[in-house]
Amino acid sequence: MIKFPKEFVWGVATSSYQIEGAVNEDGRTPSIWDTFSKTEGKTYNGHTGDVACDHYHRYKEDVEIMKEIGVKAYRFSIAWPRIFPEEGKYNPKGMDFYKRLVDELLKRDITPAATIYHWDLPKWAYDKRGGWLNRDSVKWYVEYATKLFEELGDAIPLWITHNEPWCASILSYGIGEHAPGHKNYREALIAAHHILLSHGEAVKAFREMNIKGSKIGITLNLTPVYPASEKEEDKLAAQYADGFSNRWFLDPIFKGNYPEDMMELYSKIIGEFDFIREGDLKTISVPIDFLGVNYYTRGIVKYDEESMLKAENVPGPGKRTEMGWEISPESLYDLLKRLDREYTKLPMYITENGAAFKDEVTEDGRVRDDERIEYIKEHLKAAAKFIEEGGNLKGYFVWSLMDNFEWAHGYSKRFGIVYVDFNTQKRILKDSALWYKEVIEKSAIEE
Ligand SMILES: N#[N+]C[C@@H]1[C@@H](O)[C@H](O)[C@@H](O)[C@@H]2O[C@H]12
Repeated sequence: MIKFPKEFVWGVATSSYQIEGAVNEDGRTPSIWDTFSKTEGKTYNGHTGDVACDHYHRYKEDVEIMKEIGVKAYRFSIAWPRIFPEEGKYNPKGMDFYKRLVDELLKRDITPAATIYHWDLPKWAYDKRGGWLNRDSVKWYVEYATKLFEELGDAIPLWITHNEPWCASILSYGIGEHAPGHKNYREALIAAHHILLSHGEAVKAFREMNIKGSKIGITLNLTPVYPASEKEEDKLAAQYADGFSNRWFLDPIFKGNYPEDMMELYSKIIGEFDFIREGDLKTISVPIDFLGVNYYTRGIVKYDEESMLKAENVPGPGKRTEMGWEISPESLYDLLKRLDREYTKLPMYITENGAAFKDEVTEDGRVRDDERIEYIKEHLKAAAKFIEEGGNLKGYFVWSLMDNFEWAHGYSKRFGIVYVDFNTQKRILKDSALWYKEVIEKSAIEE
């Protein structure tokens, strides 16, 4: 057996727009994902989060399922449009849902871990000059975060300011695959800067409130990048791809500056960095208590003179998930070691790791997701090796508790350890949930 530390946190993760539904209830107003998912061609078969897993109404059942699996912590996100449906107008009814949810979790000794922003920006914020493009978004976000700290504060031991700023900026304002669907790289870097700035300001507000027993951090999606060969040009391609995916966020948070090589590269594309003001980087790099790491796969690149990043993706040799992502548990180990070596000795949590596979309910009512069990087991082995070598890894959250709205892929990709029949809302514990239950009970995995 491979043992984990006794106090290791075994969790599951979800996010508000992906599971809650009830998009028009108790005062909630639309988010940018409500409008984006209803825009022709933006999501698989026009799927939306209007109903999703109906978690808003079924949260007690879902918490009961978590208890049955034995999870120790639940990472969820709070829907900003429930809390501030209009600019400056607090909605207590929206907050009450999260108070009920947290009460249910605490009653069952499940630690709440709350993500303040997981991409569902209120539409009113976007309508005011483009949401994260507007530096006022920092002010709006801090007002929202502060209200959460006031109302939920010490009931939530782990506060996460943002989920995957790379996706909320680069994928959303630069590549256009996520809401609001812009394709402008200068906008992407402006949005990234304001999101990072809002993170720093929220951490400062959190510190001023002196919330006993609670910690605050941020969750980054990080993708280790490897050169396709030992050729110097391929190594340069990997350097730029690493800057694009990882260092553009890690460096400001932990080193207080944007990476020079990427500033130089990007300046040729976006011109002046006139959106960065004196003191911004000092704010962004305020000390945090932990780093959340979302890990799914690695990248391999070769040099490409024509591309913005001088890099072209090269498919890896490993098996793939339904998302087409190479399965590479050893790259998780490399990533954790690099973070420890180059960035931080702070506690880290794997705040998301999991995979989409073709899941089917067999006649006996089971979902035999052996591939998902294998995926999670191999990544836990990588995590265990890091811990064994003294790495400061404190917990692991499976993405996801249950099948849910997978953004542009709609309901076509199933990541859950619990199967959801979206026609009936019936939940079925997959074999992976039953396996995870045993892992949690022993705090160990078989070799
Ligand atoms: N794709 N994919 C699955 C998963 C997504 O469902 C989460 O919302 C994100 O935080 C992160 O991208 C990872």
